[in-house]
Amino acid sequence: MSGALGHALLEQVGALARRAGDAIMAIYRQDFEVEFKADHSPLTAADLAAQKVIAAGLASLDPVWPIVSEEARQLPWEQRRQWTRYWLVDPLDGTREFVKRNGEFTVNIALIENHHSVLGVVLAPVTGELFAAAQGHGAWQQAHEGGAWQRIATRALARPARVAGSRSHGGAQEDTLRHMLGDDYQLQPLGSSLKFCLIARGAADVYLRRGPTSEWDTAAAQCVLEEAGGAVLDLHGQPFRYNRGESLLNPEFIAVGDSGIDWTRKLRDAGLP
Ligand SMILES: Nc1ncnc2c1ncn2[C@@H]1O[C@H](COP(=O)(O)O)[C@@H](OP(=O)(O)O)[C@H]1O
Ligand SMILES: [Mg+2]
Repeated sequence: MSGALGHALLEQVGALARRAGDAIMAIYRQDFEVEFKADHSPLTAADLAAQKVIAAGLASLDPVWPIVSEEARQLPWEQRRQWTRYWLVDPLDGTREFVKRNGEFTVNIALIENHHSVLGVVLAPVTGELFAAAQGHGAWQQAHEGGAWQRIATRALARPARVAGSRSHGGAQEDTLRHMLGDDYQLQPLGSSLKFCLIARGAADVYLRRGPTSEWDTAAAQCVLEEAGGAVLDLHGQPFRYNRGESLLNPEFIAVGDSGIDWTRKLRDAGLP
């Protein structure tokens, strides 16, 4: 992504994520009702309020690109297959954590270009932490609105390894992780795309996700993690791609900080996929 375009877009999209975060926090501080979608996942007024802010904000940017969002009607593959650029959005990732009020939820906005995540912004509204990256511009963290931007980077695989895992979904994958990382790995449960951000800032090494996630759950954080030096790989060791077909479900994956390791071989030796 060219220098000026990447920088200007990151600023605009970062500010937009913060506005969506404000809309979420206005609801977080009050009593709110929880509905359940057809797939039994929770939905609150906060998901919809953030969706509204983000959809209006992205539509006001120039140029206007199409949007795929968890909280909008999905356009059919016949239309999506023509796209070279589009926004991929999860206005509130970690709705279960929002409902539990543990702060582990995020606003996620990614720009996809030819199936790659080339710009990503992840905001944790409760702490005010914002993670942002654009291809070729590195990965950055801002502790609070108006704060200084700090460049972040992954670390070399540590021993004992630290593993970020879902708080609400998927098994612990203990045998696989022990096989890949040694018996002494430490597990840190965490909701939402914050797991990727933990690895991106060098505070964890691995996040192994078995079971379903959708493209909007991973896209923004993938750009952050890649620009910080890490990778998001399917269980065959192939980097993640977006807008691949009718289904918007991701394959199972591993997110890693140390991309100098032969993860394909480690996955195979651990009996995956
Ligand atoms: N059966 C399922 N199908 C699709 N996605 C699922 C799923 N179960 C969980 N997820 C995804 O996992 C995300 C939460 O992951 P985690 O538990 O690691 O925080 C959810 O994000 P949302 O909260 O945005 O719906 C949801 O998208
Ligand atoms: Mg989500």
